[in-house]
Amino acid sequence: MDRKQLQTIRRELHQIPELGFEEFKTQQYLLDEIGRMPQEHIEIKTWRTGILVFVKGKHPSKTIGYRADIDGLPITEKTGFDFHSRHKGKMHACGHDFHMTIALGALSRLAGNPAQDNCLFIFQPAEEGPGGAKPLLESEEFQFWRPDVIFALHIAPDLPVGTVSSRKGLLFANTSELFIDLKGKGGHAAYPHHTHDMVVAASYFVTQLQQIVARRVDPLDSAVVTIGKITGGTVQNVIAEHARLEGTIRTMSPKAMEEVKENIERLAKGLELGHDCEVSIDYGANYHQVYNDGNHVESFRRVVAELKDVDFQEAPSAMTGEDFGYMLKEIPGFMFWLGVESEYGLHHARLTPDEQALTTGVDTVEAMIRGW
Ligand SMILES: CC(=O)N[C@@H](CCC[C@H](N)C(=O)O)C(=O)O
Repeated sequence: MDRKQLQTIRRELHQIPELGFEEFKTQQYLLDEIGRMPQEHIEIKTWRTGILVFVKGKHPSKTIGYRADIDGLPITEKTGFDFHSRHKGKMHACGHDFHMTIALGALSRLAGNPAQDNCLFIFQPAEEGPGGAKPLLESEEFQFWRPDVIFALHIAPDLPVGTVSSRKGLLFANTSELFIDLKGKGGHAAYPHHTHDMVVAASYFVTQLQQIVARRVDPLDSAVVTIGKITGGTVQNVIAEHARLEGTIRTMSPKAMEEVKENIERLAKGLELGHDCEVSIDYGANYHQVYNDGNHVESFRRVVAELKDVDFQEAPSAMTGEDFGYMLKEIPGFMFWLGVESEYGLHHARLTPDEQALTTGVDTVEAMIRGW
């Protein structure tokens, strides 16, 4: 696939973002593209809305897994592109259109000319939620070609095109979604003393949550508690009997995750007493940290050093989450950032990654599979 073909695929995928486990059009699009590649060395299986493609190596001593996530986000696009999302309220705002295109580009090269080792291309659904990596790992289909080593990339808007970046050890945080429902007694806006106002309770709770990071987490460790959405109430002159907070917790260690959750629960008990309400907490999807194997990151550095237009940069750990962490927990390997230089960051409605990075991605993934 040349630069132009990669660009076309990326733009077509960009127009059809779908949420986790609803990637039906995306799956069909990918299957059509894979169907146009040389078929002699490949075998294909589907798993829910995902796809596994096995490429038989010339003289295999191992199977190398490469994973690309395929879902979009519930964000309304504001890029102004003529190839903008055709799915209202949904957008590839985390670069999964890039991830899929790069995987297709590398797969097409390997399908035509296999590496020494076997490789398994994993098109994985539901990374943004509720999490596809864990159930895929446990699936019968995955056991069939279970890789010995595995890797993946994520686009990095803050790095220039031509740069890849990674580190030994912790790359991405432990994450947990956070959904908090508050139920109290609503009533007339003019008679607050007859009610237990859940808008007031929710507002108070949001500020209390911030103190967990400031005062309960070891300053030498790190955590984030973000509330991204608040809903509650019905109309301006009625005191709300229900409010809901939706957010995410990020920590650098599984231990800190447990501590943050214990503190949220303790504060929730205080809120129940103080505001005469019921608080229920649901942690939704939890992702294990992305922990890179030091030896495999070394191999990656060695492979990248041989590539003419690609530079390696040491990465700091980040509070981003990735369910690829579950794959790395069971199979040694690593994840890396791919520079795509965008003024707006991940999860932004104006994310505009530079398409020149598609070729860098394909070259890097192919070289790693051939050189591992
Ligand atoms: C790379 C990236 O942006 N990943 C997402 C993963 C979301 C996990 C889950 N839905 C949560 O919000 O905790 C991220 O937000 O870091």
